[in-house]
Amino acid sequence: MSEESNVQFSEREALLYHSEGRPGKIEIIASKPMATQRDLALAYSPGVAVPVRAIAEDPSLAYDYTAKGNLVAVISNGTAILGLGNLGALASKPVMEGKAVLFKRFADVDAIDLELNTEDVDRLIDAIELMEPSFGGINLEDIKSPECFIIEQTLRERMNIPVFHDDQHGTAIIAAAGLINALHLTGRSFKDTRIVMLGAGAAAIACAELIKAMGLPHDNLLMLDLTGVIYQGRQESMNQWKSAHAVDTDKRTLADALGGADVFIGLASANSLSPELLKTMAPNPIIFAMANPDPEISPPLAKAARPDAIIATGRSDYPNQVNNVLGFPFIFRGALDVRATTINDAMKIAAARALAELARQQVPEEVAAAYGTQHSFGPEYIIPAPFDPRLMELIPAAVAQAAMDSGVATKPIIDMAAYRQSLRARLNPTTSVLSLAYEGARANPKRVIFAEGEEEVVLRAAIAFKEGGYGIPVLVGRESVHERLQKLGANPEDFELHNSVNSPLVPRMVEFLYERLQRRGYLRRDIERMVNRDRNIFGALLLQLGEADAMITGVTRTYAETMRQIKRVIDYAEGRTAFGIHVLVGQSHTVFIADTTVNERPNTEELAAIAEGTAQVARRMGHEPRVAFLSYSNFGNPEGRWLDNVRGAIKLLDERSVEFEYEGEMSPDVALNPRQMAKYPFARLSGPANVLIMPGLQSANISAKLLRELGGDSMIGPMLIGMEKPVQIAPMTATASELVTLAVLAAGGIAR
Ligand SMILES: NC(=O)C1=CN([C@@H]2O[C@H](COP(=O)(O)OP(=O)(O)OC[C@H]3O[C@@H](n4cnc5c(N)ncnc54)[C@H](OP(=O)(O)O)[C@@H]3O)[C@@H](O)[C@H]2O)C=CC1
Ligand SMILES: CC(=O)C(=O)O
Ligand SMILES: [Mg+2]
Repeated sequence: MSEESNVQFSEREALLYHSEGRPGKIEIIASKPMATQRDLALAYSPGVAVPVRAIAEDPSLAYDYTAKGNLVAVISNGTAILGLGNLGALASKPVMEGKAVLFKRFADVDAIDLELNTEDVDRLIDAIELMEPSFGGINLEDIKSPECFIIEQTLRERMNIPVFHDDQHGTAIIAAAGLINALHLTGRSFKDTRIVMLGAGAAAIACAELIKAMGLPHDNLLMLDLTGVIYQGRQESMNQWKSAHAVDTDKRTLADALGGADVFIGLASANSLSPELLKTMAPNPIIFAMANPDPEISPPLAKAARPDAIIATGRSDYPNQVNNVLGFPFIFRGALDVRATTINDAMKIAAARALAELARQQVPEEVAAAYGTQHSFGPEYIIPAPFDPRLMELIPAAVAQAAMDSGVATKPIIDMAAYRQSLRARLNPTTSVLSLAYEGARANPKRVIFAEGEEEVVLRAAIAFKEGGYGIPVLVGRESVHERLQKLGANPEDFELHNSVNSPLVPRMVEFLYERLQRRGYLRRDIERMVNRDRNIFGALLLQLGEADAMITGVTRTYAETMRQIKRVIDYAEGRTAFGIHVLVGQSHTVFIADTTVNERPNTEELAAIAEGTAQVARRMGHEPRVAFLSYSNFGNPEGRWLDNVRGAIKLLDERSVEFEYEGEMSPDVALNPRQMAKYPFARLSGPANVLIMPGLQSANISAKLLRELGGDSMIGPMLIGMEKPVQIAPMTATASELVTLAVLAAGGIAR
């Protein structure tokens, strides 16, 4: 929300995000079938008695028969919520729900938030200790110092599952990783670096300890709190944890401390560092302003004062996000997978080193492509971004290995290579690619036409698109759009509006379209009417005239009607068949279904082209395509009249020697269920299909819409592929966020 950040959103939008649909950010989903009487008898009484007795006899079986082994409690009493201070347990719930969903999103760890309404250390400790049977681990969050030190230490001693105060150790691990790389880039070593740490709370004390454990001499770190420098002999506002970092010095203020210092680490509060002070730091200073949500100093101010600095913050909207989100999901993943009894220093240091190492590696092509710019190790990239898919494979593996080596793993991993493979499979690459596509859009914002500017859902999408920094919305609509934008809390002046009634572009548009359609029997008068009245034609003409990079429409007219209008202005790309893809996205799988929107009964050539085009999109979205041509029949059984096209398409792909797996014709159960597929051992797919080519529009469109309405997974699309210009037709039921996703995919060139 800060002015200089490249992600803008209003307070209203933040509240809407949290309240829309089901309030809050989490829900619980059953992982077993619950449909029949028999299911219920197994899930609950009487069937449930069997695992109860088994666990009573052997407690370790709780990991086999309950969710314990993958379940973490995110616990707070709200006494230090981010950098916002002590706002109480209830107010901390949005942050704790947020941490819970990050656990799931980044590392497939199930997590539940628990806000406990007490500042009494003993009551808090007792309450948490009693929860040991329920969870595989405890993540303490936003509990203020010095109480947090006693709470964590006592719980670590009393509990036999990992207890980890994220603000202490999560933060320390990430800061250490960033610092390793920043020191390396500026030719320093821990031994000869002078660090000033603003803040002497949970995060700061833990960071100081870890950095010293990595080689920083005690006297090289000056720590400050609200009272000033923590020096030996200071009496005011001290405690044993601060005392441990007291230094023999006559420096008393931040200004005294910063003179000639190499590194500033802020773990204090917003705007607590003025740019003037930075000017006295050593050449090539390192500035980690880590307070959330607003840093000790904003990066643009810091950069203006010290252009030679390496700058990091806790936020995702500037380069170098040094935030514990890079740690806790992956650290717990590794700890849970070896059933570690604790998270010890060896595991923390292993995580820090693995993170630092990852930032130095070449960024993989799909990550770089989605970023829009080449990210390579340097002052603007000292630490990987949280959605880098490699984190999930590398950090848990490093943590698990360190747990095994240091003797705290109760279930060691035998085959590390297989473990790493299983980590990869836990996350759906689509989710990473989408996150990266959003990042890419922010790095390289494009102009996108929203043709139906009078619709509220479209305006909300356009506002989100703009405020998210994903690009510049170009709105098509009448005067009333101004008023509607205002009603939604946006400033109309910030938006570009094209109204066909007064657009100076109309004569050029008419010229273009008349030239195109005159030999299809249209009179100039017909064309003028179309341009003036029809927003899809007008929008498509804006695209043709180069006024924008992509176009989104679809919520006011049926798909077929919208397509008919667009085709008057925009052709299929040369030599291509246009078609539609619906993408079904689950936690760990993605399925691409085509052609769901354009060709009623695709012929041999069209089917082959649809398969090739869909395979390309699947690759762009991070998946190695395995294409199945679907039918009611398996390899000719039963015989039927409609199978020839499919057979012909497969033959064409054979002739073209395409570089992806394809097979057919086959029924969906054979394509998707490995046991069914095993009955056809000659089939050439190396695993369940992830690209389903349908024999005709009827079956394709019906299947996609059935899945959207009845299936539990989310659906992207339809994406329109193969047009001469990037134009997307959303379903009439699209939500604002679905429209934004389509806009991002269109502008970023994934949907083409
Ligand atoms: N980027 C990241 O990943 C993380 C960032 N943080 C951020 O670190 C900050 C502290 O969090 P946490 O350690 O949990 O909180 P605590 O309440 O435990 O500690 C806060 C510390 O900051 C000091 N402090 C506050 N304001 C100032 C100031 N203006 N000048 C000097 N010292 C100040 C306090 O001083 P005193 O002792 O005198 O009261 C106290 O020592 C928050 O802003 C939080 O968002 C925390 C965790 C992770
Ligand atoms: C990131 C975090 O945990 C905090 O700011 O408190
Ligand atoms: Mg925190």
